[in-house]
Amino acid sequence: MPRIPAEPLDLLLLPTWLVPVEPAGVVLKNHALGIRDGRIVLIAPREEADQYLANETRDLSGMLLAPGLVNAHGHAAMTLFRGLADDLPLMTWLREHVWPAESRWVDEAFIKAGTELAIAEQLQSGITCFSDMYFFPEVVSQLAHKHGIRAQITIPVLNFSIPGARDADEALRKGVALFDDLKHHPRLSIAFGPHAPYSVGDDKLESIRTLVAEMDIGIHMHVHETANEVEEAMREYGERPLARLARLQLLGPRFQAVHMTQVNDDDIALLVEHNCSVIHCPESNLKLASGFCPVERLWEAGVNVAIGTDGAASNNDLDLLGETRTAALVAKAVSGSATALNAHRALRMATLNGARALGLDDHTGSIEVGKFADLVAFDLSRLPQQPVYDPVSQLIYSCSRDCVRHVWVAGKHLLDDRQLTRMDEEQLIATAQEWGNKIGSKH
Ligand SMILES: CSC[C@H]1O[C@@H](n2cnc3c(O)ncnc32)[C@H](O)[C@@H]1O
Ligand SMILES: [Zn+2]
Repeated sequence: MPRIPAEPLDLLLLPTWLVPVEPAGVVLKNHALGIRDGRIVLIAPREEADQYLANETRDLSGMLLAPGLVNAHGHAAMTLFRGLADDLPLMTWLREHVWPAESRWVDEAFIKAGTELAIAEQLQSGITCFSDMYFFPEVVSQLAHKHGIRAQITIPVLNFSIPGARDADEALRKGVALFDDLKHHPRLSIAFGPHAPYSVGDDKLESIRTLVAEMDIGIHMHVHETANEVEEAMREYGERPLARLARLQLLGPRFQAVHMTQVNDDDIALLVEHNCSVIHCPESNLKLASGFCPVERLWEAGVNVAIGTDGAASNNDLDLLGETRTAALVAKAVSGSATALNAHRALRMATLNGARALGLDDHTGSIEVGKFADLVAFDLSRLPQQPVYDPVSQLIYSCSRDCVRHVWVAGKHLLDDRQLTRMDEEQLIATAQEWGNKIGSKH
């Protein structure tokens, strides 16, 4: 029996279906959810809701209320490179197109315009928390703070100079200062973002290991993205990249291995031994023909697998619901089993597993009393979603991000009936078009 709050609720939500994700597989019909001070304080059958005073009540009839989606890997400002270089394999795309474009265009103004576009697109897609691996993390953190979304912001580290840092040492120094500034922030967290095993040397990885031991934060890294990466590492180091990271003592429960399309039994044993998370980006892997992450084998081994869109230049959208559907479909094809990654597990991957990968599962990722009210309401009342037998199946297999009607982050209503409440959509479009014209005319 829920405790009746003494003070009025800030907000009472009345959805047709409430899918908490934890406990797994549960769908609550005609329940009410109460929010106070940004947190979930009540989940109870609708008929009990009359007992609660609320400053505001929202009828969400025909809607499914779920935890906000967690986009566990992306490069937010790359929205401005969307469609710039398509239909290429990873290393051609990166070395011949993306890295030259980044050195030509990326500055603080680019990061501001691209990241705001990404935050808006992600809110419209039901994403309440994103992980960013890109340049000028101090600018990204100011924007995530301003616009009310939750984020893990990673400190970019590469062997060479990058926009915003002359070398890796400067990037790390700035990263430590940003961590100090944000360590008590309720929505923002910092992790290290060494780009990939092939682009970061042992000396820099050792510096990161030393810092992580003091700071207790995550490490977020592209790992085993392609077969070529593993083959080259075998030639250069005589070991697979994940084994090298284990030897350098980088692996642990806060290690987030992005991609992992090349996985053998030894890799799985390392991921299990160190309790690492894997972040699966199926659409980027399909588009760059990088390979397939064997999510079913990882799940059977007990590895936490989350989902990310990757950047808009290799996807080409920040649609985590679409990504989750792709993940569910590809898992069936790769494992040869139609029972692989069912709809409930797919939703868990896109929410609670993402929060766990980012070390945020005490705060977000499921609808539980005490967690932040990071929520999304999907509209299942329209024609393409009829009839509804299993609302979670409908969400994963027949909804698109057009079904997203409302988004709350820490109880703040950031998307109200499909409208951004704190961002000017027309201005965002105009700014993106200006950048597109400038970049396109020189490309
Ligand atoms: C450390 S800043 C991020 C760096 O990563 C590049 N990038 C974007 N997508 C991918 C990918 O799928 N694999 C490898 N690198 C990627 C991005 O352009 C930045 O340079
Ligand atoms: Zn990436």
